[in-house]
Amino acid sequence: MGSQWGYDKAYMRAKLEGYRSRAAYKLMEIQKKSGIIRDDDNIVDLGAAPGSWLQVERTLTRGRVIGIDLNPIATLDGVETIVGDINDPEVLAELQSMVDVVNVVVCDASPKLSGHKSYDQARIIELNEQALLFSCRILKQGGNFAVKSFQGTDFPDFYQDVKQHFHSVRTMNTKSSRKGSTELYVIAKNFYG
Ligand SMILES: C[S@@+](CC[C@H](N)C(=O)[O-])C[C@H]1O[C@@H](n2cnc3c(N)ncnc32)[C@H](O)[C@@H]1O
Repeated sequence: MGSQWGYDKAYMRAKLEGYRSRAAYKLMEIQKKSGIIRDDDNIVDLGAAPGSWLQVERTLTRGRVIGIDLNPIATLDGVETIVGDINDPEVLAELQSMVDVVNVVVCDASPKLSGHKSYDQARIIELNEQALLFSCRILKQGGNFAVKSFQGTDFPDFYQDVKQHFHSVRTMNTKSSRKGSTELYVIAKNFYG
């Protein structure tokens, strides 16, 4: 988490500015550096609770903003939500019944961590692969995908998998990530379809 002070500062800033979590600043940074969201895009956010990314997304586009999470997301103006697992075919079907065109998928989902490093790393990459599969099923050709991941033994294989589906793929660290964390974001643009 870096210095306790650094964590508290971001936490306090989020509280003061009305964001549901400090994660909001990560998406702002991703958007500033990579411009994955255009102002008329429809966005699907995987692992969206409590909803700070949804708050940021709502300011970035006039399009639809739809969040999916295992946990309910408290109401946000202009945001639609689905409670469920991204691996559940019914969740995919519900989403497809709600929206025809999806331009951007973002995923900040994290599994519950056990504290066993290699097990947790494998679970995270598994969730990343599930998010990639979900995205490939709903994204419009030319669409963009951003997903949180972690450096580790399985990461290079996941990165190669993303490259098979998008013209341009790179990784990005955010300043808002906790110091010493292996967290990174994979930014994938221009879905082959
Ligand atoms: C770090 S939080 C996301 C924070 C969010 N980006 C925000 O700004 O408020 C990670 C979320 O991933 C969700 N999650 C983990 N596995 C999931 C799955 N298989 N399907 C849906 N959501 C999942 C968790 O329930 C949790 O709410």
